[in-house]
Amino acid sequence: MPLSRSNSCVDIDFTLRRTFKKTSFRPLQREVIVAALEGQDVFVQAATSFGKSLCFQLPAVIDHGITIVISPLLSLMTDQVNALRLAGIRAGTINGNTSFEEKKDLLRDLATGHPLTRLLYVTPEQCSSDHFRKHLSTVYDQQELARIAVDEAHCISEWGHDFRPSFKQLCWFRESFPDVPVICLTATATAQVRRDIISTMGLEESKTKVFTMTTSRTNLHYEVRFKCDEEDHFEDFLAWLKSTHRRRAEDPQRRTQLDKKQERVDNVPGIIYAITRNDCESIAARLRSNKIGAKPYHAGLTTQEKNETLQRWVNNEEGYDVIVATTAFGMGIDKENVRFVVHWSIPKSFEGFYQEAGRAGRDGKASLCIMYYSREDRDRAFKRIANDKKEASNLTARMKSLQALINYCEETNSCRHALICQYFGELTMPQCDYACDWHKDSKALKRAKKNGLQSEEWVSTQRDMGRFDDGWDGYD
Ligand SMILES: Nc1ncnc2c1ncn2[C@@H]1O[C@H](COP(=O)(O)OP(=O)(O)OP(=O)(O)O)[C@@H](O)[C@H]1O
Repeated sequence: MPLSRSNSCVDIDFTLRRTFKKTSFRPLQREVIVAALEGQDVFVQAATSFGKSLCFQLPAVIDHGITIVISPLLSLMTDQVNALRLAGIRAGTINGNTSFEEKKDLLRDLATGHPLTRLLYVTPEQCSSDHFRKHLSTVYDQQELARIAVDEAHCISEWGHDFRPSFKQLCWFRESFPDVPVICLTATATAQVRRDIISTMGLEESKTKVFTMTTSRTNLHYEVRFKCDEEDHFEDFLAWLKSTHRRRAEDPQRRTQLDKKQERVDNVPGIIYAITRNDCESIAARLRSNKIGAKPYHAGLTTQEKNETLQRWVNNEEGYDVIVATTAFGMGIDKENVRFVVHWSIPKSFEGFYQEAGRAGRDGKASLCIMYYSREDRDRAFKRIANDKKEASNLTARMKSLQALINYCEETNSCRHALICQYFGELTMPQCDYACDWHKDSKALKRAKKNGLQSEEWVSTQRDMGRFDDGWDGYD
């Protein structure tokens, strides 16, 4: 039986202000929320930091019943649940880290058929459990299942960069609860991935309200810096960071501002993405020996160590300015003043690069995204994908995405923002106010590429000699 909806008189602006403490909607947030409240199936693709979570959280607060949010990211679930609870909203999560007691309470709440919980965050694996499904059916029978929200929906598609087989089973929701609306959200979907998500979820394309917004983040400054194995780019990065600290210290006006806010001159928060755990440890140690507060973050550390590092970094504590991380530190990080994201070498996919770079500048202020690129790293990246047993199923898609990222790095005739929008199939090109290396100085960019990269001949000889092993032991 369909859930009856009577939202016409609900003031969503009031809820935005009262519950979420925001003064206004960002462009298109209102339209998405209205479509969701009307009971339509919705697909949202919007840039990193757009504010996608609000698009299902606000309807969940207004609507009668419970919203089930499916997310692959444990840390994100915990963060969002904590934030919702602080706002006075009943929210919970059932995942591998949930205590037995809490899980029992949440399941008991579901079993009543009239749950008090408004938003329940779960993993896709949880949704496959018969026990959990039975509870959801009870809620559905009582007409209390308001909506299904699938966050990071690109994980559904084999054409997506982060495909998770467990997401494929989510079609169960439409099959079992045909009249419960679904909202899928992602920052990264090509047209093919979008179609795949909609059909895999069992939604009808013609009846799904699709919102695709630009992926462009105009406050991010994109730069590719060329390198080769024979040169250590640590010094290049350190010189840039130190010059940033110097500029903050030497500008009297800036200095006064910082002093007023009791902010340290060297608190320029950033993330460096590296491939291996060893790289994370050694880059962080080198930075520390150069008086930069840097900490490693990777799956080899204990949960307690990782949580502590994350918390102290979020709080801008001294000694925790720069996180040197593997991809274990990724989607879902919502610290607003990240001033730079550096890719120490090329990551495994275009979408991964966009997501990770998207952790920068979430407060809308100018922030720098540097990618260090070498042809030797390019070859290692291909090798890693070919050898990655865990994700063998979508090899073609992953190779294609990596190739697109390589093209992005090697391109010296186009704006970086335009290249990103093109990749995601956008037809209108974004504005770029000198916010990429090509716009800043295209001639210098060409020169840097010519001088910085090894020739293809040299690289292929080294490859034939088996010189490109990097001690990689699987993605974290
Ligand atoms: N209307 C709004 N006004 C002010 N801040 C907002 C608004 N909507 C969302 N935000 C804030 O923007 C930040 C980013 O939101 P959110 O985490 O939902 O982004 P996202 O679109 O999921 O990004 P990503 O894909 O990068 O994780 C959050 O801190 C959120 O509180």
